[in-house]
This record gives sequence, structure tokens and C-alpha cells, in this order.
Amino acid sequence: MENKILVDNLGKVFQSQNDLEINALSDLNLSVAENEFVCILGPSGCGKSTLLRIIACLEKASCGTVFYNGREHTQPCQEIGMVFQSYSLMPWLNVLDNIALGLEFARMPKAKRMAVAQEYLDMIGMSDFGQAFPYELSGGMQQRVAIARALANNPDVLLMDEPFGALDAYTRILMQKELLRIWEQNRKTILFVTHSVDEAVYLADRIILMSSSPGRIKKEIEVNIPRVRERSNPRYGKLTTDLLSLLEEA
Ligand SMILES: Nc1ncnc2c1ncn2[C@@H]1O[C@H](COP(=O)(O)OP(=O)(O)OP(=O)(O)O)[C@@H](O)[C@H]1O
Repeated sequence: MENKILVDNLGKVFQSQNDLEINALSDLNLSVAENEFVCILGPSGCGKSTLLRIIACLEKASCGTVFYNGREHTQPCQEIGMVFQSYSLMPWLNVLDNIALGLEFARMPKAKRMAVAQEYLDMIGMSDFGQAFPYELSGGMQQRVAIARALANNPDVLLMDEPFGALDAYTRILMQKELLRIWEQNRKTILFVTHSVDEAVYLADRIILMSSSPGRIKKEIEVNIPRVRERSNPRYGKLTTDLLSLLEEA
């Protein structure tokens, strides 16, 4: 399989307010194949968000290179979409206009982009909320809209930074299923950051376990459990337990 994303020898040092150096990422090498679903799991502060932000070109690396489709990736682009931890909706736009925002930037005609936005609104189970404004929605609903907005742009690669962290358990499971359905139907490449071992085991083809100070890759684990994965499957339970103990050491 071809590499979609290749991260070569990446390092990131931040300068703190009191001029200390924070070694956020060091010696990081990672490849994500076309159509692969990769989860990044690791303790708080190990550099997961920084890694995603560098891949999206929202942050500069201190050293190393990111390649997209074999070419050095140096500028944010529509083909690589990102969903953040916080909802990041435009408060002055209603839900449909928020979802259609990227399509407007891409100069899609209004009628077409509204139809696409409605399609994704239906997908997230919020068909009747197109005219609502973000302040009228719960946190979980806002995050679903942010996910619909990212998907509506039809990116080739989707970078997702703990996108379901703020959702209630029931909605989270629904969204996980929905994301897998979309990924299988559209064969996207997904790099997904999560704190949840269960979420990583449910979603990923491969799990990248990171350790902190400095953030680096500790282990890569292929998840060879057929989908749809059942949480009652003993292999699911065993992998979850193994990952939890690895995380304790991370
Ligand atoms: N803009 C910044 N300036 C200074 N230090 C930063 C900055 N952004 C991140 N850091 C530091 O870099 C390290 C990695 O942060 P990052 O947010 O990438 O971790 P994370 O694994 O995503 O954490 P969490 O799981 O809690 O979201 C942390 O020590 C953090 O304090």
C-alpha cells in the first residue's frame, strides 16, 4: 500500500513563557498508508495534538519533514481536513452555513453546497437543526456539526484530535460507528488522536502508542480483529488490557 502521510525524523521544541525549552516531540517517524485508520494513543502532554497540528501545517516542526502523497507538505490544504477537540464553529453562522463554509471557500454554487450540507446534517442525526445557531446547541451537538463540516469538504486525509472526547457515552458510540461507516464507504485515510483505549481498539487498523517527555513512539500495534468489533470478543478485552498496562508505563 502507498504511503499517504510520511513523518520523517520529526522534532518539536517549544519555548515556554519563562524561556525554558519544552521538548514536545523527538525523533518521530510515522507512516500512514492510503485508506488506513490509525489511532494515536498516549498520556496527556505527550505531544499528540502537536503532531497532528504539524501534519496539518498549523504548526512548524523544529526539525524533520512531513510528506503527503510523496511530496513535502508545507501548507494547509483542503485535502487534509482537521477536526479539533473544541468545536470551533463560527458563532455568527447557522448550522448549515457552518457545514457549508469550506464548500463556499471552494466556490461551490450555493444550491449545491446547501444540499451537501443538508446531507451531512442528516448523517449526524440533526436534520432539523440547520437553521439553529451554535449557542443553541449542546456541546455534543456542536462537535457533531464540526465533524460534519470536516466531512462535507470531502478531504482525502482526516486528522481528528480527540473529536469524541466531549460527547456522552451513547452519542460517542454512535459517532464511532458512523465514522467507520463513512471511512469504509469513502476509503479515507484517518489519523485519530484519542485518550480512550477502548475507542482506539474499536476504530483502528493500527494503534500508535506514544510516551512523553519527549513525545515519541513507544510501540505500534496492528489490530487484527475483524469489524464490526464486538466489545465482548475476548481478543478485544485482551488487547484493551495489554494497552492499558503499556499506557501505565508510558
Ligand atoms: N504553544 C505552546 N507553547 C509551549 N508549549 C506547548 C505549546 N503547545 C504545546 N506545548 C507543550 O508541548 C507538550 C505537548 O503538548 P500537546 O498538546 O501536543 O500534548 P497532547 O498529548 O495532545 O496532550 P493532551 O492529551 O492533554 O491533549 C506539552 O508539554 C505542552 O505543554
